[in-house]
Amino acid sequence: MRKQVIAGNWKMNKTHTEAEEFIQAAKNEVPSTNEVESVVCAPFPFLQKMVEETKGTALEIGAQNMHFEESGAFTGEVSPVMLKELGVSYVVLGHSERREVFKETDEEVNKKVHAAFKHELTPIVCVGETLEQREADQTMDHVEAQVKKALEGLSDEQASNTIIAYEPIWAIGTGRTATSEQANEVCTHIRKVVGDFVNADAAEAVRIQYGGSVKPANVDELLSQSDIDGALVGGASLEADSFLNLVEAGKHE
Ligand SMILES: O=C(CO)COP(=O)(O)O
Repeated sequence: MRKQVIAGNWKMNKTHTEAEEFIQAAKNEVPSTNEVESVVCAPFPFLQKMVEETKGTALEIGAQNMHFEESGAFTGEVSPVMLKELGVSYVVLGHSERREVFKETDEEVNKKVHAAFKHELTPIVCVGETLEQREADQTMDHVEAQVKKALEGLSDEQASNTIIAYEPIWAIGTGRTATSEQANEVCTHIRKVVGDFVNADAAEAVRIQYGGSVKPANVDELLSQSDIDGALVGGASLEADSFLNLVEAGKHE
């Protein structure tokens, strides 16, 4: 049985005070169980405080991006060494907003995945198609290419420990969720790609999240699908109550 991963992606939201309020409300409510892992991926300025305040609880903290280099002349960037030293455990890589707005390429995402493993951070690698690609029937090919490139050069064990988040771009922040069948169809394909590209054990072990307008009202249905092992959630992760509802749903899968 794969452990579900419910991860909030706050994106560029909240003030430090609001982050603090969320942590106070959520940190002791998150269950410590073998069934679900709970993660909040927050903006860089909040990470240190959030890691300190969640020590000894089951709530894990992640970043939303990082550079692949350890240090150097990269003004404005944050390195994996810095995140590791803070006690961050996860890092979202290749989110579609980073690919679209900041022009991140598959090659950069692959370098970042390698850097994450080198520094013992668990990568949550995002893949997903645009509406145009879906309508042109290119979803499977596009997602397959993104997954293979992201996993290129990893050991079998690293590939198994990568979390892949399938986020159809047309369902992000739009209120338009993929149906659970549509979401599962792509997640099943991703698992097959991992099987062919790595091996059968990795396909069985790798955790695949769905992301895109996940909320308490639709999470049960999504998580009940055979190849969906959790959710990467934007808007509905911003309020502690809503985030805790999602975690609760993960616990029951
Ligand atoms: O991009 C997402 C999570 O990374 C999804 O965002 P929403 O849940 O707000 O649609």
